[in-house]
Formats: sequence, C-alpha cells, structure tokens
Amino acid sequence: MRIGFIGAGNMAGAIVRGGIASGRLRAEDILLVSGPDPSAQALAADTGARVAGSSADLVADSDVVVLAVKPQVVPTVLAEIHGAVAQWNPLVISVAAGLSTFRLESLLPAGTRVVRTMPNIAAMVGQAMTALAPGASATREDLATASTLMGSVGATTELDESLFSTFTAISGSSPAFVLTFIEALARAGVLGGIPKAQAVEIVTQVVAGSAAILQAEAAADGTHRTPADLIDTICSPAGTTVAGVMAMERAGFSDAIVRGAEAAATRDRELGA
Ligand SMILES: NC(=O)C1=CN([C@@H]2O[C@H](COP(=O)(O)OP(=O)(O)OC[C@H]3O[C@@H](n4cnc5c(N)ncnc54)[C@H](O)[C@@H]3O)[C@@H](O)[C@H]2O)C=CC1
Ligand SMILES: O=C(O)[C@@H]1CCC=N1
Repeated sequence: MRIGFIGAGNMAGAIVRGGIASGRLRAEDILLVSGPDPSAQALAADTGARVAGSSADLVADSDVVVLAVKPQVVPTVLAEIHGAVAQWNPLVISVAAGLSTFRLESLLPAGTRVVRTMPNIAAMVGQAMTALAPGASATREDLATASTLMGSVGATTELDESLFSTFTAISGSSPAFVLTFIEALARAGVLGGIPKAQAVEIVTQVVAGSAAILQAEAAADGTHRTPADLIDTICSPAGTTVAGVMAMERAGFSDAIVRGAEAAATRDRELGA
C-alpha cells in the first residue's frame, strides 16, 4: 500500500519514523510533500521516504493520502488536490484537529472515502493512542486500513465522532499536559537538591511505572482497580503521600487538569467551526 503524507512536520514525522522503526511501514511505500517548506526533504533524507513533486502528484501515486497539515491549511490543500482525488479516488485520512468528516467531505469530490483520526505525538516511539471515525462514504475496509496504518504506531480505538473534541483534549493534546507535570515534579526535585537531568530521569520512570500498574490492572482478570483505588494503596495514614495529595488538591490540581482539558476541547470545536 502506497501512503502519501501531505505535511511533513511533527505529526507526519512521528508516524513515518515510528512506523518505519516498528518495521510495519516501508520507507519505499511512503511519499511526502510539505508545500514550499523543506520539511518533506528533511524527513525523506532521514527515513528513505520519497518526496513528490506536488500534492496532486502525490495523490496520483498514493492509495492512501494522509492530511497532516495544520487545520487552517487543510482547505487550501484540499482545493489543490480536488481534481486529482476525483481522478484517482484514494482513501483520505485526516489527523487534523477540529475538522469533521462532514467538513472534509464538503471540500472533496462527492463520494470521497474519508476517515478522521486523532493520533498523538507518542507515535514517534510506537506508543500513540489514536481514535478513528469513518466518514459517510468510508467502508469497513477503509476503517480497517486506517486502523492498520495508525496501529503501526500504537493503540487505536473507534470512537463516535461527536466525542472527538474531548478525545483530542485527553489524548491528542495531553502528552503536553503529562510532560508539564513531569517538568514540574522534576523541578521540585531540583528544589530539593537533585540535579535536573537526574530528576527528569527519576520522574520519567515514576510516570512509566504508574502507567504500567494501570495497564497490568486492565490486563488482569477480575480486580481491575481504578486510579483512585491505587492512590489509596500509596497513601499511608498520616503519611507523606496523603499530605502531598491534599496539598495539591488544595492548590486546585485536579480542577486545573479538567479546566485544561475543557479549554483544549473548546479550541478543537473552534477550529472546526
Ligand atoms: N503535533 C501533534 O502532537 C499533533 C498534531 N495533530 C494534527 O496534525 C496536523 C499537523 O500538525 P503538526 O505536524 O504538529 O504541524 P507542523 O507545523 O509540525 O507540520 C505541518 C506541515 O505541513 C506543511 N505544510 C504547510 N502548508 C502546506 C501546504 N500548502 N501543502 C503541503 N504541506 C504544507 C509544513 O511544511 C509542515 O511540514 C495538525 O492538523 C494537527 O491538528 C494531531 C495530533 C497530535
Ligand atoms: O495542538 C494542537 O492543535 C494539535 C492537536 C492535538 C495536538 N496538537
């Protein structure tokens, strides 16, 4: 299957690099364009993928076209490739925030098969979480194709499109939230005297370990303890952890996270408006 990426920035780069590193994408099957910007050339030089002469040329040479430009640029790109899509009828997969399948379909030839997805930057290490929703003309096979592509860089889940703004907040954007937490906790380590690099290494292992506990719980039969249950196993009565958790909540920790996610979801809806 030949896969063309329109846009070769952070997200396309993460999928291309992650997919090739996992052995599930072949560089020779990947075509790139990035408009006047040299990012496609740089990504191609780095990975062995090829660069197409134009977005329309890329469509002519691809079974699947991935829209990996900023949402604001998508209408321009779709105008550029409208004729080529009408001629070659590729499956169009969008990773763009905010833009509904209805909106994408309205900018493409009637009957174009569209799948909307929302991956995240952890694709670069094969650990993405990607939601998928089919457009009106996409078949089960198209959804399976999109799921296989995104599955090459992490986990996938089919999601009702009405939930995409919320998903974007808690998955597409949230690596930045988690990294903000890591940065803050590492800084607390520095405040206590631990060198920064060592503090980041320590906190990174803590976050990976905490996620691994939840993954093991999800995989185990029966118990399936929640994050709240597990917090209770760490909080000794009158101990250090409950003192820390209570101080964080007094400072509005959970509320700040929910507000952050709500703001991200609101922005996703604005981008689609
Ligand atoms: N960065 C992230 O963590 C995530 C991004 N996304 C979505 O991925 C999409 C791309 O985002 P990023 O990769 O972060 O942006 P980026 O700015 O890193 O990359 C955008 C790419 O589009 C290219 N481009 C600009 N105009 C073009 C045109 N007319 N024709 C062809 N290429 C053109 C740029 O040269 C660049 O290669 C966005 O729609 C975003 O919502 C989705 C999930 C996560
Ligand atoms: O910030 C953004 O708009 C994109 C979508 C999800 C992650 N980055």
